[in-house]
Amino acid sequence: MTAVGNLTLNLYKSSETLTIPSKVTVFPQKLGICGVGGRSSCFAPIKAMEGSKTTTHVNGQPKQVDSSTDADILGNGTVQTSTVGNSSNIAWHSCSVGKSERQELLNQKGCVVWITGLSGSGKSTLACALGHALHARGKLAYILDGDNCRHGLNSDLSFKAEDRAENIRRIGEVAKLFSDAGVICIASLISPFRKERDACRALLPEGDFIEVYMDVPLQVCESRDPKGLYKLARAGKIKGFTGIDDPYEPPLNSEIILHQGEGMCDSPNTLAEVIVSYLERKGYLEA
Ligand SMILES: Nc1ncnc2c1ncn2[C@@H]1O[C@H](COP(=O)(O)OS(=O)(=O)O)[C@@H](OP(=O)(O)O)[C@H]1O
Ligand SMILES: Nc1ncnc2c1ncn2[C@@H]1O[C@H](COP(=O)(O)OP(=O)(O)O)[C@@H](O)[C@H]1O
Repeated sequence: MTAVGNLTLNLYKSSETLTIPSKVTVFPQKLGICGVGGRSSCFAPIKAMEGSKTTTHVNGQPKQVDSSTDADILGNGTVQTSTVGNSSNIAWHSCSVGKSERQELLNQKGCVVWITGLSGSGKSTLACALGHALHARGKLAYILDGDNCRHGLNSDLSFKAEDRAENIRRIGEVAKLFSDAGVICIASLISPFRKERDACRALLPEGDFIEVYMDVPLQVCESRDPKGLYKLARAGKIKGFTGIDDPYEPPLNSEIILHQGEGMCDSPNTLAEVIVSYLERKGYLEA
């Protein structure tokens, strides 16, 4: 908010007011004031301005700073803004309730289970089985399915390479938000490109991106063909179909590889339990 003339802020849950001189850019959260006019539900204590250690963000990454010397806050009380991609003059707003508080509430740790593989390899079926298994254990999970996201968030994207890359990037960013919310996010999409998958991994803290590779031969996927898309692709009626005339780059270092072949298919529930065991072993099913 940019103040023109004197600006009076009502302190949340307080009758006190704070008057700010004109022509400064003010971010109430930086002053420990959220909910100007009492409308916001977030409240960061005012002591953040009294020289205590607090957490701020630089390009989205948490950083511990001494509030009194926070480099983001300029001498005249204005806040340093930055440019990220094409977004200029932006600043990160922090809140006193953070990821660890949410994780405590949920008694779990946020992470992303990223299921990649050919169409028909069983990604969506596994995602549902895993979601069900976690739900049964009282754990909060949410599925981001490629097909489903293309019904809304990504409905502007086609299947050409640059649009697939953007599809992966967006789902990676949304998955990061779910993980920050403390949720176990299950992303199931073909995600054929190694570079884009690795970029999504890089968005998260070490260990929080769990790549699951559905290692199912093309012949098996094609024999399943539940939507008849392989048939259409073979007939030349769908161009650029993954595995037929479009590439799929198998992962090189997946946390979990699920091999299936002709006559050797574990049930979706058995596969889901492999992932649940991994999450349990790595401590994600407790805060
Ligand atoms: N050309 C082409 N190639 C591959 N898949 C196609 C294509 N056209 C439509 N479909 C259907 O779209 C689903 C894949 O969407 P994704 O978002 O997972 O794909 S990607 O990650 O962007 O490559 C995929 O769903 P799944 O079978 O669940 O993988 C298909 O139903
Ligand atoms: N573990 C499995 N064993 C045998 N068939 C499976 C298994 N998982 C999924 N399927 C079947 O394979 C087909 C494709 O599954 P789906 O989950 O839609 O794959 P994807 O999301 O990768 O396209 C469906 O007909 C589904 O019933």
